[in-house]
Amino acid sequence: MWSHMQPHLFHNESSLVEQMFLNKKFALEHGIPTDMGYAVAPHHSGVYPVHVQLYEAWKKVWNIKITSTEEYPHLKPARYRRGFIHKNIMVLPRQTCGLFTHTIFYKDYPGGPKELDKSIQGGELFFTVVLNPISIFMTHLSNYGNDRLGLYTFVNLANFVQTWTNLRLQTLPSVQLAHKYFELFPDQKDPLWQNPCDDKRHRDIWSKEKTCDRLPKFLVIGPQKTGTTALYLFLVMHPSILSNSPSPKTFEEVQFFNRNNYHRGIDWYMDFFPVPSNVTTDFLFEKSANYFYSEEAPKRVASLVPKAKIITILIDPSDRAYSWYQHQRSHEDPTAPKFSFYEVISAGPWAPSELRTLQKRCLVPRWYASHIERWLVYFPPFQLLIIDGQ
Ligand SMILES: Nc1ncnc2c1ncn2[C@@H]1O[C@H](COP(=O)(O)OS(=O)(=O)O)[C@@H](OP(=O)(O)O)[C@H]1O
Repeated sequence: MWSHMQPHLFHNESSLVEQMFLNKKFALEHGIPTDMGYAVAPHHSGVYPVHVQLYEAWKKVWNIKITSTEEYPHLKPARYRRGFIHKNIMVLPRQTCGLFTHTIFYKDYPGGPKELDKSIQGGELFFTVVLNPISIFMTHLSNYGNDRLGLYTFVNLANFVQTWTNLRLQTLPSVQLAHKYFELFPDQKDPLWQNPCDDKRHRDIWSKEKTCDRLPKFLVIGPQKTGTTALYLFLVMHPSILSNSPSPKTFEEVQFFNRNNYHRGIDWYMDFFPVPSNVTTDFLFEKSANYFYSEEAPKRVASLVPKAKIITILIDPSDRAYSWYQHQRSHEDPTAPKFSFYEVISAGPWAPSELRTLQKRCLVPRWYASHIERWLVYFPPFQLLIIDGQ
């Protein structure tokens, strides 16, 4: 976007697209390159916290593949920043170079020019480069245009690094850089969503038309076949307890934290919940019975709703396994009717793969202790309620 127009102020995707088309038209008319595949948003607006409208508009108008931000996650020191991929746009972590538009003249640098030199010569900027295998910086145009602080800073930084370390500095164009980045850090591809209202900087660039109130205060995590539907039905009888609207795809459950739905982002998730009429006294909740044994769910839940209470129901694991087997038979699982319950639970490593898969799905959730331990890595015990469903 040009003119510091902030994407999160556009709720309507088509008006954002319209505006971007005008920008592009201007660029084309003035011979400004439009095929770089890289863009930054003013004040990080829309990049993180993710404003999905920006991602869609960027793809439609500019064919953007790469962007960067200092906001994900909003952590200091800067070297803990991470990248992520959303809607096929690669978001790279950007470092802080200490140059801002108001530092137009060298002599006017906040705290005096010595501060800038200190940062370059063994200070924060130097350490950023030394401690990050890949560093991405952005200076503001007016710095280059008026006082050349950007040029001064980076020429001196490169000289200092080369004089005092044996690091080999390399640069790459943005698209190649992004591919290199996620090749080096594949575990960063998956984002971890946070509540945009928990951080002032994030709240400032979160659309006023969106709210953070449509997030659950507690979750019923399963496991399957322990009476979670009964608990759900009892809970929704309470006038202050509200659940999500049903998902047409996954037997009414949203199944956000355990599966690929997570990559649809938090707007998608929050759309399942009503806006509570009283944020303090109303309790939104969600029941997805597969969260219990999901590898990813505890970390993801803790990141988005760290204060949520987690409810699990446990029954005798063998009763649960048998109930699950019957459930699969009655829900048209193509494999379950072919094998008896005994065959499912006693299948050995040589058994057909479809039977082994069924066995795994039947038996893995019963490792109650291991799954609960995983939740306890991310939640203190007082946030976890274990109900005896027997
Ligand atoms: N009130 C109450 N208390 C305890 N148990 C109950 C209750 N109501 C239902 N059930 C039994 O719970 C089993 C279904 O569990 P879920 O609802 O968790 O299944 S699911 O995962 O949502 O499909 C299912 O067990 P089985 O009948 O053995 O299959 C239900 O009979």
